Amino acid sequence: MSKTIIISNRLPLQLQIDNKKIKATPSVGGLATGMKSVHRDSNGIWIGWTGLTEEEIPADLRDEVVDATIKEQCVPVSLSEEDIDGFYYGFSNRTIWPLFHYFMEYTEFEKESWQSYVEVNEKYAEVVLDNIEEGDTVWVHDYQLMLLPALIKKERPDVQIGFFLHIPFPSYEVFRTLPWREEILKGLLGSDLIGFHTYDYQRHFLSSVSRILRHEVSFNEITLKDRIVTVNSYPMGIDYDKFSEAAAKHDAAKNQSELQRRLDLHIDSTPDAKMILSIDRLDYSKGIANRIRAYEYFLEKYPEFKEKVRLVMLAVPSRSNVPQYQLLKKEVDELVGRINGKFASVSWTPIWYFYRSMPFENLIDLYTTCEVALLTPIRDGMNLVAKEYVATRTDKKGVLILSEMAGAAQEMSEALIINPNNFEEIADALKQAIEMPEAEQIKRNKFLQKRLKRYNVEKWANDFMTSLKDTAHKSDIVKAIRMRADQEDEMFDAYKKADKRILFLDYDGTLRAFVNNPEDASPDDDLLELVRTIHNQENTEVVIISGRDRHTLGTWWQDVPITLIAEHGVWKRPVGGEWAVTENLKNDWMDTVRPILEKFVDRTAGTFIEEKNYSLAWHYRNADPDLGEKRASELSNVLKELSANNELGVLDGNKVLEIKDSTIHKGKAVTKHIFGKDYSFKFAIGDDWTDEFMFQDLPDDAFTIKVGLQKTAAKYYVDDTERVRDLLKKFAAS
Ligand SMILES: O=P(O)(O)OC[C@H]1O[C@H](O[C@H]2O[C@H](CO)[C@@H](O)[C@H](O)[C@H]2O)[C@H](O)[C@@H](O)[C@@H]1O
Ligand SMILES: O=c1ccn([C@@H]2O[C@H](COP(=O)(O)OP(=O)(O)O)[C@@H](O)[C@H]2O)c(=O)[nH]1
Ligand SMILES: [Mg+2]
Repeated sequence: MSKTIIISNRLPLQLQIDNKKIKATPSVGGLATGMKSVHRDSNGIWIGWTGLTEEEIPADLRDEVVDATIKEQCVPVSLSEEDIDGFYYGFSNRTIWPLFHYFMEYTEFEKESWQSYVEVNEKYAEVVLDNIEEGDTVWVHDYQLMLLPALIKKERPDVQIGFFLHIPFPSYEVFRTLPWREEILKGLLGSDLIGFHTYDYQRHFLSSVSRILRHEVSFNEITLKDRIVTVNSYPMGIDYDKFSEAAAKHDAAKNQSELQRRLDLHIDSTPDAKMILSIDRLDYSKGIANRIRAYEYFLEKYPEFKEKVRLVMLAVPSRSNVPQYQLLKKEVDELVGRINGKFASVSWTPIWYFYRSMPFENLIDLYTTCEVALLTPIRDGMNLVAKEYVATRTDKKGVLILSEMAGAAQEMSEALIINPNNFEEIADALKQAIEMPEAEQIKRNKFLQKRLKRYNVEKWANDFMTSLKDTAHKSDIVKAIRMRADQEDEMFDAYKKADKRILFLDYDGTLRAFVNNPEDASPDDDLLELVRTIHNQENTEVVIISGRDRHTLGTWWQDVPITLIAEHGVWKRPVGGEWAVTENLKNDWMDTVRPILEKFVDRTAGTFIEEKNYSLAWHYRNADPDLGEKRASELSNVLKELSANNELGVLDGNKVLEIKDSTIHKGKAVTKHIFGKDYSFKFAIGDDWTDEFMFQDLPDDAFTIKVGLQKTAAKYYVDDTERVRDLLKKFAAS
């Protein structure tokens, strides 16, 4: 039976050695807590790190480690202390984490830790490949494993791979600072589906892909040469019932509450004070220090709340080998001390601070006891604590104050949404929360709970997995039209048998790959020789049919006596003959259009005009991709209005807009060329929109091939110019 393989840096259980025995505890953090229920309900395995390094596990306990993980349907990846230093504390948490959370001043770019990141991703790949069976689906999680999808895809192109990023994907301006930005993007693009918590992270990622790798991005699909990668947003949910049921049980036994006991013991004798909850891993992205300062500001701005409120703050130890986390710990300790010192009275401590992780029961206790939750991350991928808090409010009372910088804020608009840097706003939100009438609390939570209950973690995972399966369907369509070996054999058979053959070859993007400056795309010796060989075969005609001007084509092919068609059919150079115009055309319209194009060149850096006898082309390959597309559609509109009265047409090529007589196109050129001649083998190959005319206008028995995966009227497609060379070689050898 096929299975789902979940892969994340950390397994849902963490192993420790206690008294020479292996002890397992649940992992903390949104990814592990959220995915746990998905894993529990599947027949899949979870691959990841146990929390113990190779050096920490004595030889006699190795089997026990494997047993403890297998028991939980997990497979351990063995990592050394050096791996953890370079990969986890290094590249993952000193480079990617700060950079992706916009903490650029904390971001380190160290070659050694990058190398370690590469090596550890390879170690993960090895374990995954050892465990994959036919038909399995792979789901890779998070920023520690961004190279893994491509490593798996390379070995197992048959397997569907999903990737989900649990943290924000930063804007292109931030992401581009990473020295290994291309490698990271290419690693991720090994996936068939890439998921983010929010649409903003998704569009940032797509923008980086189109700017850095220059791939075609259309809405939420990235077209690679042989595959389509789908990108979408799936806001992660929680195991709603688990939290609400635990809360219901807990309410029934309220006097068991640790907080309650504390109050009963008169450690603090202001039992009526409203409790404001704060829970996070001790992480600078969570805005804990700012939160304490904002609380201080609140007590100053509204002193009437002294002794009436209390901040209950749980900070869970995290990544404490990273210096920034150690500094933060010190800062928080000092802040708590200072503020308690400043405001405390004999009967009241303004902040109760816990620095440790708590078992589930105690978390529920905190969630249910506190009237307000104050969560103020500076940046947060999602923030599941916000969702868990709302889920535990069984009587629907309680107020959530949430930072707009958390992914969760996008779905939780009924919460009090604040800017974590605006103390004024936080202080006012705290006042509003404490004084909020119960009816309003209930109204807000009703909406929030309804949404959280419906889009729970199970629904989230199912949604992702369904989309992932759908991508297999997309690849099937791709596979169907991609030229297969047997179809290729059939074509060469027909070629060999035919007594009169013609090949129409487009130039740019077909015989030669695109370069930034079109003048640099001259044919290499190999190409000249191949075309000459095919041309010299008996009863064979090769026609290069291009949008280029005749001078360039003529110079490049002056020593190869084939037929050349330039400017989409305006000019023709027959075998052994001279260039001649094929139609009577006017070009007086150019004086009107040229100044318009010049204006667009001035406003759009990186673009330029190519002038031909009967057409003008505006090239935008080197412009910013978004701006280029926008300006192209703007220009296209302006030109279409103008062309209506002039019999002009605007051709939308590959990063070029060409304005010319609308009656001229490659379809007409090939039709005229074959008219009255009885070719028994007809072949046409081209890469862009202007080549579609030839695919459409050639008779049905022609072999028509598109270069690159795009919508086409051609019968087949091949991946790229290298594959075109292979085909030419086979023609030459036939
Ligand atoms: O494994 P650690 O280094 O100890 O860190 C714990 C986890 O923290 C991060 O959680 C994120 O995922 C949550 C769920 O999608 C999301 O709500 C939160 O905003 C994120 O920060 C991290 O992404 C995980 O890989 C870590 O395991
Ligand atoms: O002592 C604790 C405190 C928190 N959590 C859990 O840790 C997760 C934190 O996830 P969140 O998305 O809020 O932030 P992350 O730590 O992943 O950045 C939540 O599911 C909490 O229930 C926990 O297991 N033990
Ligand atoms: Mg072309």
